[in-house]
Amino acid sequence: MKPLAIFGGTFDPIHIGHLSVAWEASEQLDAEVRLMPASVPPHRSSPTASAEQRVNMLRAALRGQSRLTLDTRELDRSGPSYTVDTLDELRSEFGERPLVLLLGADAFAGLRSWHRWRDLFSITHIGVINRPGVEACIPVELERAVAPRRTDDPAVIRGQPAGRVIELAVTPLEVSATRIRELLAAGRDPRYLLPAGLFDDPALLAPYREQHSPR
Ligand SMILES: Nc1ncnc2c1ncn2[C@@H]1O[C@H](COP(=O)(O)OP(=O)(O)OP(=O)(O)O)[C@@H](O)[C@H]1O
Ligand SMILES: O=C(O)c1ccc[n+]([C@@H]2O[C@H](COP(=O)([O-])O)[C@@H](O)[C@H]2O)c1
Repeated sequence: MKPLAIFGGTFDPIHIGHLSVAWEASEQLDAEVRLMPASVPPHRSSPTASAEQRVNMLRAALRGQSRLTLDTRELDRSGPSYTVDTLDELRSEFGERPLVLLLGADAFAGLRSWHRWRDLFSITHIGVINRPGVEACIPVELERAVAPRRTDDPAVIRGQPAGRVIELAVTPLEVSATRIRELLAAGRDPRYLLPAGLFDDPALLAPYREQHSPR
């Protein structure tokens, strides 16, 4: 069955790294990929842009293609956006359809700090995406939990609803939202690190440009 893959993030802002890995993961797994902005990310400080501003940027970035879609369900819940709650909800909605949680290698390495992290394996598969420039050292406890679940065969992912971990080798792009926020705040123009749609309306990137503008 065609898997449903979830790519969660703060997307503050969405950049070409996010889009490229989501696209390639979709191709490799033959999956529908939903980008899912977190409202209150559990383990980081508040985003620079509001939830509404981040959604507007995602909409502009995703315009003109249908492989990647937007799912705003976490913005409709109050409190922290725990991924396990979102996946529980999706599991009830999608029955036995394979679910794949896509995580950059840095996010995956920190999985043990997530709410009910061990429960994730019974609800979803995990697709780990390589990310250049991050030291992703997998803690022993995590590797122990993951080792018997590893597969390198997308057909295995398509053949069962949850429980496997697959490494997805994608074209490495060393781009981060942090770097883009820094460039915009410094008055620079990182136009080729961002999807073109973000330049259609000057209001979209204004939250970052206004951050450090002289008063
Ligand atoms: N260039 C990239 N290559 C691979 N994975 C990425 C890349 N950028 C982000 N990700 C992954 O996308 C998901 C969402 O990331 P997030 O929205 O926090 O972007 P970010 O660029 O890491 O932001 P920030 O710099 O603000 O932390 C995470 O799983 C992260 O590992
Ligand atoms: O559920 C958790 O405890 C949890 C802890 C940290 C991160 N997450 C999710 O991981 C995704 C990537 O987070 P981030 O901070 O890299 O943008 C995003 O969907 C977060 O909601 C989830």
